[in-house]
Amino acid sequence: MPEDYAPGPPAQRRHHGRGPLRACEDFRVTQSESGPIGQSSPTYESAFMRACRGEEVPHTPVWFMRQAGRSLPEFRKVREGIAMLDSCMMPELVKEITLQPVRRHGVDAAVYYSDIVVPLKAIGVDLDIKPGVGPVIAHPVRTREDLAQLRPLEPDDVPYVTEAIGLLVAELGATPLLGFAGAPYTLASYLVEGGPSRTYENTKAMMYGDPELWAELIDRLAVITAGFLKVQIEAGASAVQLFDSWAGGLAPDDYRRSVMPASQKVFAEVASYGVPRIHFGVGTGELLGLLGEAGADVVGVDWRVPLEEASRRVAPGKALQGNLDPTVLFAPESAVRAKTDEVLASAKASGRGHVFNLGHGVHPTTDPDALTRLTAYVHERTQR
Ligand SMILES: Cc1c2[nH]c(c1CCC(=O)O)Cc1[nH]c(c(CCC(=O)O)c1C)Cc1[nH]c(c(CCC(=O)O)c1C)Cc1[nH]c(c(C)c1CCC(=O)O)C2
Repeated sequence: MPEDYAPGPPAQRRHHGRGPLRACEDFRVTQSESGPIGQSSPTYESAFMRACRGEEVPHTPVWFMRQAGRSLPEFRKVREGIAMLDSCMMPELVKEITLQPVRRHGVDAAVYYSDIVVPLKAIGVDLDIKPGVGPVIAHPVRTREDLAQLRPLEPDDVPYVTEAIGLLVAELGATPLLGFAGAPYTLASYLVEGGPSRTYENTKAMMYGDPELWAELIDRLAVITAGFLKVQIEAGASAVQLFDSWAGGLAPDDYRRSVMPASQKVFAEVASYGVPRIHFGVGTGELLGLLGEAGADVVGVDWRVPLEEASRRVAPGKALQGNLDPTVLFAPESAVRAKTDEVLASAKASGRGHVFNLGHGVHPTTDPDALTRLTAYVHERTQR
């Protein structure tokens, strides 16, 4: 392990006593002081934050889901010999990995380097992230007794998160830092299946077959997720994204009845901070309205639904994020530009605030230069 990335000392709770930022308060802190983001900071006025609020922007802001990661040689270098979950607990390393794509691509937001299962690990769930597979749970949750593994998350469970975000915010200047968490349903799918799944058969069997146990499980996950997002916002994250990556496997009625209340609880718990809340899932064309209704300010759209159509499905007043097919980046530059123009035209026709992104995460074999070129192209095409 490189010496300068050794785990740091436990972080002090820096922001003790500072209450949540309310939208109407005149809260004059600058982002470099860290702590919840203030409205007079340059970060608050950045293109990304303005787009999330549906305001005029100097250019369409760009970031990429999974922008930090295996597509970057500098990521592979610093991660050499360090397991994924260990890396998430090393603040200096987290800072470096989070900054890498910002430096390289000139994207408009940094996304905090972590994983959706980090809060579960932090409260003591026995799990690992297996390379090429994903999260694997030692004792899947199938019975009421299994729920005992799932207690609320306290800030002291994740001192490395507070510390890493403090380091990042100090370095990022006006560039916003996006925090994130897995949504209760997506986390439940890993916990109940024991790992990645195509069918979610055990998860859905519990949801349909034992609604009381399911409700208890997903509510506990909402508490954990909200706790994890609060730590990130308190430490200085400017916005948060809730990944309900696998919610697209649900019919709208089932989503509304069995999943949305938990996600609503998460969004409601962080509402008072006034930071933009983004909600994203894959294959959620039929759920886009509900993803907004759950409490999002920005609805993330995958590549299957044009943004103009997505706009008809989402209640007014919310911004949209997306939605270039990540595999387009394997095509020649002329095709990337043509598809990007389509996304930008559709976003413009929607009349909404627009954050440019891919429709899902960067594939690990993507040429990083294609991402750098794409970032510059979106900026150039949308310069006001
Ligand atoms: C479903 C999900 C997970 N993790 C995440 C999601 C939601 C996003 C999505 O829908 O893709 C979220 C996540 N995971 C990671 C990030 C980093 C931040 C960023 O986007 O730049 C983010 C935002 C790091 C990571 N998370 C993981 C890696 C790769 C593993 C490694 O580097 O050893 C990284 C960089 C591991 C992981 N963790 C998970 C999977 C499916 C995998 C991939 C397994 C593999 O292909 O090896 C669970």
